[in-house]
Order: sequence, then C-alpha cells, then structure tokens
Amino acid sequence: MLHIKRLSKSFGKRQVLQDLTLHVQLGEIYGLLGPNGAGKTTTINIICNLLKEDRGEITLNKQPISEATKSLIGVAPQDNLLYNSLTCAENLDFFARIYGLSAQQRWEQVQVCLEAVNLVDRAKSPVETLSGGMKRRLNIAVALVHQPKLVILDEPTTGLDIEARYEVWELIRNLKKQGITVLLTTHLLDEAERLCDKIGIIKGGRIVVEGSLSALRELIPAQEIVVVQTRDEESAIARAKQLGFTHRRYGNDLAFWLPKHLELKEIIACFDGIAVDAIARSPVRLEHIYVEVTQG
Ligand SMILES: Nc1ncnc2c1ncn2[C@@H]1O[C@H](COP(=O)(O)OP(=O)(O)OP(=O)(O)O)[C@@H](O)[C@H]1O
Repeated sequence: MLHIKRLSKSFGKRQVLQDLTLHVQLGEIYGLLGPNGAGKTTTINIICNLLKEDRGEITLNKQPISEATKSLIGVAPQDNLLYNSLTCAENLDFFARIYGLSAQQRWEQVQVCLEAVNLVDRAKSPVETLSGGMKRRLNIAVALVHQPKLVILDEPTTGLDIEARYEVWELIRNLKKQGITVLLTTHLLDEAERLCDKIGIIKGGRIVVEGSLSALRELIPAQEIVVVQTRDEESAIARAKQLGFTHRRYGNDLAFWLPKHLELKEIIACFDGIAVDAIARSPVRLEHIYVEVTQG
C-alpha cells in the first residue's frame, strides 16, 4: 500500500535519511521504531508531502506522493493539533471543512469519528476541559475525519497513563478491523509488540530490520533470556562463556541468552558456586532485538 524505496534526505550537511526502504501492506499496523533523531518524523513529513525528499521513490496506493495523495492520509502528530476553546465536535467540523467535506458529510463524519474514539458524550465539551487521554483520542479522530486509507500516528500514547493507553490501543485495533492501514511511531516497545503486524527499525537513516515480531525474533539465537542478579558478575560471565551462553547488558541488568530450553534447576546448576541472588526468565522480546539492532 505504501512503498518507500531508497529514500534520502539531508538538512544542510547532515544526512538524516539514507536509502531508506520500507513496505507497508494494506490493512496492517506497521510500527516504525528508532532512537531519538533517527529520522522517523522526517519520513512521515515526506510521506505527507510536507517535505521534499532529495532522492527516492514513494508510492501510496500505486500513486507517487503528491498533493493528490494527501487526502488518502490522516495524520495525528505527536503534539495534539486541537483548538482548546472549541468543542470536540467543532474541532472535527473545522478539520472536515479544511478537507472540503459538504455540510451533510461533515455532520455525519463528526458523529462517526466521535463514536470511533468513544467521545460522543463529550461532543459539546471544550477541548480545554478534556483529560490528556481524551485529547489524544480526539487528536486521532481529527486524523480520521476525511476517511483516509492510511492513518499515521506519531507516538500515539506518549505521556498517557496506562488506562488511557489501553483505550488508545483498543482504538488502533478497531481502525485495523475497519480495514484502515496504520503507520505508527513509538518509543514504547511493549506498545509495538502488542499492536504491530510488522515492525521496521531505523538506524543511521535506513531501515536495518523489518518484519513481524516472530520474524525479528530469529535475529537472536536464544530460546530464552535470563537476567541474573549477582554480586559476582565476573564469575557469572566467565561461567556463561564456558557454557556457550552469550551475555548482554540491558540497562544495568546482566542477561544471558540460553540457546536451548532449560529447567529452572538446570539454570541454577549452571551458576553453581557463584552467589546468585535472583534469576528472572523471559522470552526474547522486542527490547532485546531493538538493543541488538540499534546498539550493535
Ligand atoms: N527542518 C530541519 N532542519 C534541520 N534539521 C532537521 C530538520 N528536521 C529534522 N532535522 C534533524 O533531523 C534529524 C531527524 O529528526 P526527526 O525529527 O526526523 O527524528 P525522529 O526519529 O522523529 O526523532 P524523535 O524520536 O526524537 O521524534 C534530527 O537530528 C533533527 O535535528
């Protein structure tokens, strides 16, 4: 649905995107991940025709990006784009006017979008009276008002509490159910794990890995990851080396990749003679893959 091939963009001497290639299929939720400053927002701005690429090819629904493709895209930017003194319904009506909807279409779409984001009972409330979570949902409703085929959500749940986050996640899943394709950026790896059919990780201005979570898991040759708490890390690392376990640091945590499944007592036996305070086991998660790809 959205195909980007060898996209490059520089600001002055700083090359931000370098031969970036990504493919978003119709109806999927695609998560674009990468460190701060990796070029995610720049990529979004180019897709939305707000910024011109230096080189590369982008097609949306088989059409090159242009003014004409703008109406196929709805964007919910990182900072809510809302008028605080207007009500929820007025905000939606305002943006629907910008997209040139007729009065009848606007009336219908305002209702549909308020329903989609569960804000029907706040239709007449000024934005300034809404909670942070409600504002975020309204911001997403604005992106939907002209019935786009692709919705781009730039960090949709940043700054929200967990309850508000659940609501936004449910809303995003509902967009997918309606056949809307979603491209989202996030720094929350559990958000990407929960929602995304496909994940692309940007580093150095290009997509370094792209695929489903299960495909990305293949990048780490481990059945399981164990975090070991010990005052004698050196001995634990030396023992792990003897056993053929790769070791990694995730923040302060010392972790080992287990190449095969082991029972807990077998794991404990591996570190026999070393003072171990605690062992925590987890499957290979996006966090481990992300660290490998972005810091490797
Ligand atoms: N208009 C501009 N002029 C000059 N430099 C820019 C401009 N826009 C972005 N940049 C630079 O390009 C780089 C990529 O920025 P971008 O906002 O695309 O990153 P990002 O991946 O979205 O980051 P974040 O996760 O922090 O939102 C940054 O170093 C930024 O300072």
